[in-house]
Amino acid sequence: MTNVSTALTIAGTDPSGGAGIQADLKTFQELRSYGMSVITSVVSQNTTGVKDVHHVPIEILKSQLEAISSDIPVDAFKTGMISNMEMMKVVAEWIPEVNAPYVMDPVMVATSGDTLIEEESRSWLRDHLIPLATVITPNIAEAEFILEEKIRNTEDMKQAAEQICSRFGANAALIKGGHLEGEAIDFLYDGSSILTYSSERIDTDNTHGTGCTYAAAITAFLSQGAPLSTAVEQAKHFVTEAIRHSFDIGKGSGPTNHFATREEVMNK
Ligand SMILES: Nc1ncnc2c1ncn2[C@@H]1O[C@H](COP(=O)(O)OP(=O)(O)O)[C@@H](O)[C@H]1O
Ligand SMILES: Cc1ncc(COP(=O)(O)O)c(N)n1
Repeated sequence: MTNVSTALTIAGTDPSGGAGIQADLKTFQELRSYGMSVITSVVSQNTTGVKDVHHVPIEILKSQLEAISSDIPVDAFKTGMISNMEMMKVVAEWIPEVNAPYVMDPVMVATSGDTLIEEESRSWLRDHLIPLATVITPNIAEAEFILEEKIRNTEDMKQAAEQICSRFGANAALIKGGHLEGEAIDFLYDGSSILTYSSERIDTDNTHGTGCTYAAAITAFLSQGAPLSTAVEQAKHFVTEAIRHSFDIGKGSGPTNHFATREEVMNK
């Protein structure tokens, strides 16, 4: 393969393979982008929750980023768990070195309810990383934190998408409705209009890693040159199929299925 596109994830780990770096790399591979990863924190977690977290030393975070940008062009990248302000600053300083679409998943709390970002660092993320994002992909709780407002229904979600752009400087915002009732509906504000992405709600508890998988799929499609609206449309289909074919493994909220879905996505 000569014209391979490269996708990078900057995130924490999940040894049980459903979320974080592992979910991102599986998604990149499945969608045929060359996957690369920079680890922010080693997280001892599984389908039932987070047991322990070890942050990589700040110098190692810097040198991982440098190892990539000094060697391989990045066609698109995403960030997930960046646990504290010190790490956020290193990432923010590195971003101008790569001229590529940036998908920001403002990971704050795992599906299990465990906190993944220090509370006092969340506002730094909002004020300094959001303006750098090509698209930010908050779930309802994350959007509520960013805006300091309650989101109760689809009208609120649309307004939230617009406001995250107008008030915090994101280029585009995709608000995910996975945690509302009814259809699984997401809204993208792309800087000029609202686009709607909707699927039926699948009756399952296997939603560990859905947000990571979705953001990684958007990153993969952007790395291949898709416009944002197309990348989100294809990624939405990918994550829906990954949830539909999810695994009943583990004792908690099971992982999505990163394979067996590509054919369906690409044949659409
Ligand atoms: N039960 C479900 N059935 C279908 N789609 C879902 C379901 N739960 C979440 N989704 C979709 O999965 C994607 C991830 O959303 P969400 O679960 O809200 O993110 P996060 O993992 O960040 O909390 C969104 O497209 C959302 O609409
Ligand atoms: C390292 C890491 N990053 C992110 C998540 C959130 O996962 P989800 O996609 O379920 O919100 C997680 N559980 N672990």
